[in-house]
Amino acid sequence: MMQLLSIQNGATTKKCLSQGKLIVLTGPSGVGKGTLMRSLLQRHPELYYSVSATTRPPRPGETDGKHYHFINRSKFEKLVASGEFLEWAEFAGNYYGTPRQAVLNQINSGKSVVLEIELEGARQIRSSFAEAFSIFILPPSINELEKRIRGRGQDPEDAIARRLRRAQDEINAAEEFDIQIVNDDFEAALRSIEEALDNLQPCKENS
Ligand SMILES: Nc1ncnc2c1ncn2[C@@H]1O[C@H](COP(=O)(O)OP(=O)(O)OP(=O)(O)O)[C@@H](O)[C@H]1O
Ligand SMILES: Nc1nc2c(ncn2[C@@H]2O[C@H](COP(=O)(O)O)[C@@H](O)[C@H]2O)c(=O)[nH]1
Repeated sequence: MMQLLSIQNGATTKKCLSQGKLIVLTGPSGVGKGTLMRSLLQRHPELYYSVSATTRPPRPGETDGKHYHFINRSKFEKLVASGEFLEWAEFAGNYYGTPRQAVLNQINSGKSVVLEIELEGARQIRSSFAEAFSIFILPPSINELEKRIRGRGQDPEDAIARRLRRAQDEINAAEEFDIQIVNDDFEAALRSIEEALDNLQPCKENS
């Protein structure tokens, strides 16, 4: 059954989050994963954000090493062959992958790691890390999703069409994941993510 988290109150105090967990944020392109993630990281700097590798060209304003490690297809394929990715997938004509060692180092040192990845990669993580916690972000509607992708104004028309074609299949997979959160009201969605993470492990006193 689909579980939608509700907002219990408007608390704005900083919460401690569980440590040493692997957390996956997934959902269709344009639903707001990246925007939610950035706000989550601002409010919880104790979380480690895994910077992915991709063969997609940088968008205006994107920096190598910060938004992505931008690499070419042949380098990506070599890294796949040598097992450097925890998961990887081809999405809308480009490869995307999570660097394995950086993530494992953080988890082993007790830090929680957040991955913001598409459906196939999220499925790979679910099958290889049973203890990972996965959150599927849903749009309020397909029309709103299209509005957001177009409103972002950063993808060419053919890329927008590919992303939208894939969106319904991705949404149909929402219930494979631990919880589902509708990103309609942004603050409400963000608080639902925080509540879910906070419930993974009780905070210690004074933390
Ligand atoms: N709750 C919301 N209401 C309205 N607009 C939103 C909301 N959340 C995010 N947006 C906007 O939607 C657009 C797409 O958001 P974002 O880039 O974070 O999506 P994404 O899921 O990370 O996409 P991708 O998977 O393609 O990287 C952005 O312009 C963002 O500001
Ligand atoms: N499987 C993976 N998917 C990833 C990774 N990093 C990002 N993504 C997802 O790709 C799409 C497209 O991203 P965009 O930046 O081109 O809009 C989006 O759903 C991302 O979440 C990754 O390492 N592995």
